[in-house]
Amino acid sequence: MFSRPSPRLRFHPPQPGEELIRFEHLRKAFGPKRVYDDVRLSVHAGETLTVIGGSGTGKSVLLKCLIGLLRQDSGRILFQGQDLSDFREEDFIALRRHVAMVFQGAALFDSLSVGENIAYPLHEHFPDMTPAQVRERVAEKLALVGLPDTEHLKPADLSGGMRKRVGLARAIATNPEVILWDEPTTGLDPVTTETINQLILDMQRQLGCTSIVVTHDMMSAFTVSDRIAMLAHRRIVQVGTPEEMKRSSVPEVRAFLDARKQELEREAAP
Ligand SMILES: Nc1ncnc2c1ncn2[C@@H]1O[C@H](COP(=O)(O)OP(=O)(O)OP(=O)(O)O)[C@@H](O)[C@H]1O
Repeated sequence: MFSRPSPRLRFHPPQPGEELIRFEHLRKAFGPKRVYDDVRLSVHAGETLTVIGGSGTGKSVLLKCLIGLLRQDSGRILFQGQDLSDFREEDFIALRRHVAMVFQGAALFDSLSVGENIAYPLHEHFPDMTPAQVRERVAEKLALVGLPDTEHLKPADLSGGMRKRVGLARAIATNPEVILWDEPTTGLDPVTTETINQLILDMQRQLGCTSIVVTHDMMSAFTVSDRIAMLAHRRIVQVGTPEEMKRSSVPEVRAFLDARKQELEREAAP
């Protein structure tokens, strides 16, 4: 079950600004449903890039294709210039040590304690770590997400926001260079949303991580992103800084942002 060093993954520590990930001419369909016709997108080391788009446009599928949980039908995904198309499952396991996903619902194992959940990827990727080293790493990550001394708790004892933070602690246990965030603030109250936004920013500022965030939450997107990419009509219709997106004249972007703004105003109304 444990991963072995993969001969296929040639990894080097990312240099700030290098093109780390490139989606090239991606096509993907589920049966008759076409999700991507021609998706093209680059992600640079050290940036936080957010993918926005309507429901069902394929935001989560993009993250899943990157780490091999789904496969594109054609086109390529390059990681540090290396084509992942012919990667096998064991190669993707090696990749997931560097590119970790924080799943939408945290996806914790309910039967394991918080500490055991966070230790799980360490056993998978670093079978030679001693129990003391594992305990130390788990404590370090729990402190980083603001939940020190909670190792013994069970997921059922935690609030939604705490579960998200434990999910993050598990994702970063292996010290990944890239973090994929699937709807990190969905369903959270404003205070917890702010905490998660701050954690996304901290991962970049304190640890130099690259992040790809998938979200509906435009307030969060504008807060955490260096760049925002919009998926519509089975392709990326615009990529730009938050300011560029706010001023966008691309019809799909305008329509999406205006609809989200109206939704927020309705939610805020007494
Ligand atoms: N494993 C799968 N099998 C079949 N269809 C799938 C699968 N995964 C995703 N899809 C379909 O692909 C489309 C894109 O899904 P995806 O989850 O990426 O959308 P999304 O943009 O993240 O949407 P949302 O914002 O609602 O979460 C949807 O129509 C979804 O039903």
